[in-house]
Amino acid sequence: MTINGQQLPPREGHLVLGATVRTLGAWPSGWRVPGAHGNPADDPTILRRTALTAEAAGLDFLFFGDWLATAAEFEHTDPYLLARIEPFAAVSYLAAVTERIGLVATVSSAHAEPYTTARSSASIDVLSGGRVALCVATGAEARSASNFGWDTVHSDADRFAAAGEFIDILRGLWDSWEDGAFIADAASGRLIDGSKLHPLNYVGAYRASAGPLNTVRPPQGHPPIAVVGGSVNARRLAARDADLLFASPRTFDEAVEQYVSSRQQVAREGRSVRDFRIVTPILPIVAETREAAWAIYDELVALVPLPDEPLSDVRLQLPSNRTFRTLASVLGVPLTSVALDDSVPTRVAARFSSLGAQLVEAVRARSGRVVGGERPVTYRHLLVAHAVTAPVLVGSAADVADHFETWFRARAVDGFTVLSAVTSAVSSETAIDSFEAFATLVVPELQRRGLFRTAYEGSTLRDHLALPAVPNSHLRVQLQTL
Ligand SMILES: Cc1cc2nc3c(=O)[nH]c(=O)nc-3n(C[C@H](O)[C@H](O)[C@H](O)COP(=O)(O)O)c2cc1C
Repeated sequence: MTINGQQLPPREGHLVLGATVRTLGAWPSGWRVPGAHGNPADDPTILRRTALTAEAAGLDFLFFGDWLATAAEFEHTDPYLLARIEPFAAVSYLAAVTERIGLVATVSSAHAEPYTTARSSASIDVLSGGRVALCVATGAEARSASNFGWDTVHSDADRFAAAGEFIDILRGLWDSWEDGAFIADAASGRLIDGSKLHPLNYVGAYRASAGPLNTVRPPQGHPPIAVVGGSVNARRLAARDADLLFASPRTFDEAVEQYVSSRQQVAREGRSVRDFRIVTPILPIVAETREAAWAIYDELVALVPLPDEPLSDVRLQLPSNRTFRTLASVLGVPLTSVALDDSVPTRVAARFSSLGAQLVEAVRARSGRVVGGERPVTYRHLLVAHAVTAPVLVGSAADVADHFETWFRARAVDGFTVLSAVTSAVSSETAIDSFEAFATLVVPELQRRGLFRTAYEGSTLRDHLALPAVPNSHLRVQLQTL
């Protein structure tokens, strides 16, 4: 395997693979595919089925993102945000349904209380046998803020500083109970060794908690913590405090740059880079053959509602980035006398802006269509490529595995969280289910290449991610003073 003519060295370990769960599908109109899931009231069955599929494939974790608000306008952009099961409820439910897979719940460090979060995550870690993780989102959205009585969104600096304190408190509270604190000595009547229960007495600028926590130490010691985002602040917080960074670089080069600089930052914090993973989202559309995958992509493109003629009024209150006017300005050419399904003529494409040329390339990569070719590029394809910004990857199992292998071996990422375009309904065959296709086609190909496990070796999420155990800080203090 080569990149820019250079042979990629093999890499130790295996890919981190998670599934980002969006029950209504991660493609904005995935729910319109015949037989697709379209009613969140049926989510319990869908969650259960997806979790069992992911576990049978040996995935590291299921990832539940969160957004603390809703609005009708998400209908055409992010339908999965409209109404969804809350992440801690989802992972508690799935802890009882599954046995090995990790369960990652997103929490807002702006709006959640660290004591409650430490307690519920420790409880789910106990209930699941060490399989929970937290994804800390710093929350920067006016609508979410107003749901918590805030009249303003706090500054970036404040939110990230508060997130650091939030994580400090989680880690401190999780260490409240030393192992062996519950002695249950019936003869003496001593249930606990009180010297092994520690208060926290944390007072920060934003957050405070006295502790101790009224939950035993989680089986993982500290459940893994992920931080989301690609900004300097997010990377700094991740390097200081997190086990995982969930970031979404736009290009391969950006991913490599981010991988190198984030790991340097981890080392500057005095931590081992071996204890840190960088994972990025991907939306694979995979089928038995590349051509069949292109056909699925074409179907998904056709289902994205768009204004059906140039300059027409926006009937469905579609997002502003879906109009012909927007497309014309992105492409840098006037589009007054063309229809959505017209092919783009070669002479017009030659005048496209660099952004327009990037869209043409995105359409080629996703659908095999080329300007002036037998399967031509249409304005509809360009507009959808512009409007739907998900990191889409279309192809056969080998194509998708090539992408994963290249990014992994080139040290652009440690792994991926897989978004699924279409979820099949409770009552329908799973043949149209994007995650099912990924699990049955791509996972075996990754296993064949030695890039992914064929069976779980450990039982906790830390085991799956090859993250070391975290000794109790009180024990560390005692050892240092010996
Ligand atoms: C992979 C990924 C997943 C994310 N998931 C969530 C989420 O579930 N909830 C949320 O509020 N924000 C989520 N975000 C958004 C981040 O919290 C952040 O607001 C956004 O990335 C912009 O910040 P940045 O400039 O640091 O990247 C996610 C971001 C990324 C890259």
